[in-house]
Amino acid sequence: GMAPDASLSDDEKKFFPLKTVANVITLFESILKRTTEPDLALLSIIVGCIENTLTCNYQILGGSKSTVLPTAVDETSEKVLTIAPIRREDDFPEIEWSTVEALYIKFRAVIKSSVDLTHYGCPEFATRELIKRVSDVIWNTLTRSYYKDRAHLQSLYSYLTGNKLDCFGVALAVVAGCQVLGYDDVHLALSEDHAWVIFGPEAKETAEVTWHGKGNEDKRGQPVDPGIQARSWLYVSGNPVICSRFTEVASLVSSINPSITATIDSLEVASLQQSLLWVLYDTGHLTRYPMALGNLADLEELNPTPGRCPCGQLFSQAIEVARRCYGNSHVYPYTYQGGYFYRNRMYKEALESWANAADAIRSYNYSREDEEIYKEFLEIANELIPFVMKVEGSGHSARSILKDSECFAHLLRFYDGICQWEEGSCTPVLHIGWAKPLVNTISKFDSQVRRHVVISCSEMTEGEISAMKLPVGKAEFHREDLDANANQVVLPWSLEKEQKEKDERLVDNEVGGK
Ligand SMILES: FC(F)(F)Cc1cc2c(N3CCN(c4nnc(C(F)(F)F)s4)CC3)ncnc2s1
Repeated sequence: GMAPDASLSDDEKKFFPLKTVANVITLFESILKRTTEPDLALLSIIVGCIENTLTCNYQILGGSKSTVLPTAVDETSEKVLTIAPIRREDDFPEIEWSTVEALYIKFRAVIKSSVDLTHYGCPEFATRELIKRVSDVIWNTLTRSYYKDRAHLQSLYSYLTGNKLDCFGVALAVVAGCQVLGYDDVHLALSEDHAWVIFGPEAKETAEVTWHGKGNEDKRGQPVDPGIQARSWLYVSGNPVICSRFTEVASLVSSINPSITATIDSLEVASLQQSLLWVLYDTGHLTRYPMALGNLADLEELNPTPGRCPCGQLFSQAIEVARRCYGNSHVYPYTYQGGYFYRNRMYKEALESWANAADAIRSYNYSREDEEIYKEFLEIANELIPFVMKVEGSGHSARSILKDSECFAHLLRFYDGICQWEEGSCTPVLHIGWAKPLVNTISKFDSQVRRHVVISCSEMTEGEISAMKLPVGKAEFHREDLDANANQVVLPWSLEKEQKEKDERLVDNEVGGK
């Protein structure tokens, strides 16, 4: 039976001590199958305990000792990092119920003792003041100053054992705290780089509960400002993922971080995250969560699960969901997919994904809190695409993408999306650092190819476009939503001039019969 304050049945307690990934999966399956809503605090403590035990109990050996050492546990139970050749699956920490229960009871005590519900009139639905109070309790019990971007700060285990949380972790802790107080109208709202809560009778109220980025004053307690929300990527123009308890479980599983160092991951933690994401996938709780589908796809690319769909399909599913449920206002589904194509040398497909990502960003105005997506586009434009040009440039095969006008059209759409993102923004996007790789990339394409790309605009009717009798293989580049005055995409002037010279030379040659 269910003890009043613990959130596990006696049967579920029998799963402890948790000794393997399979044990954790069985426990989660049992909890997710039960009708009562899953207890966020309990699940966050369990996965946080496993993650932190398997990734944080290491010290890095001094650079000099580069020899491979067997894993040794010294008397202080500090594990010395090894580059042990074969990681054993059973290198799993035994998680005792008593450990988890103690932390769970501590969290409930912290929340219940700090929030006097009578002070808020014991409302049926949460109020802004009550949510602000819960946020303040978490906020005021965090360590004064610590490196907020560090890994493994996203779970209640981190909060309860180290008083440290990252910005997502604070939001999750507030929702878990409200659940402890009995308010199941308080839910997470997730954009691609921020989290806040929704609450109230029609779940229409919003409240900031955590900080965002560096050097930005936090707006905790305030509603998400519709004005801001409308145009900045940070608030995905009113299309956040609105979580249920189950998608909140998906977000805490998705935020599991298997990294031990920048280059080494814990195979057990990655395997746990992958298996839990499949459990959530099979129970339908990833259906409207593009980033979790992307996370699962990345894990599947590294370690395909036999009998499961290929990871490419998961990237595509995430894009489908973003288009169907979120007004194509999310960018990450395309950059997840573009990264996959790029890693697998499918460069034409990668260019198309990146152009689609630029289409998703073009209707936003760039605001100073959108740095994360700015960095994403900067890396694509100034690192990834130049690398593609380099490796493709050497191959003189007829099939090279430098001879493919569709690729050129994808490239123009990519840059055009970023240009339009900048238009109307208070903060500039492009600067001289973008120009060199941009011109370098565009001029890598064969002039014949550039000739074939027809830049047509939405002012033209379909009839006019088709009347242009484009020979087969020409790529059309339609700019759907143009500014009234700029109805023509102008190539950088230098290319146009060079273009004319090349064409004249070409015509001369043809006439000259060389
Ligand atoms: F709550 C915040 F503030 F943290 C915003 C959220 C982020 C995020 C996420 N991320 C962020 C994006 N992310 C990406 N990893 N690769 C990405 C891509 F560039 F390849 F697309 S994007 C890792 C996981 N994965 C699941 N859920 C969430 S909710």
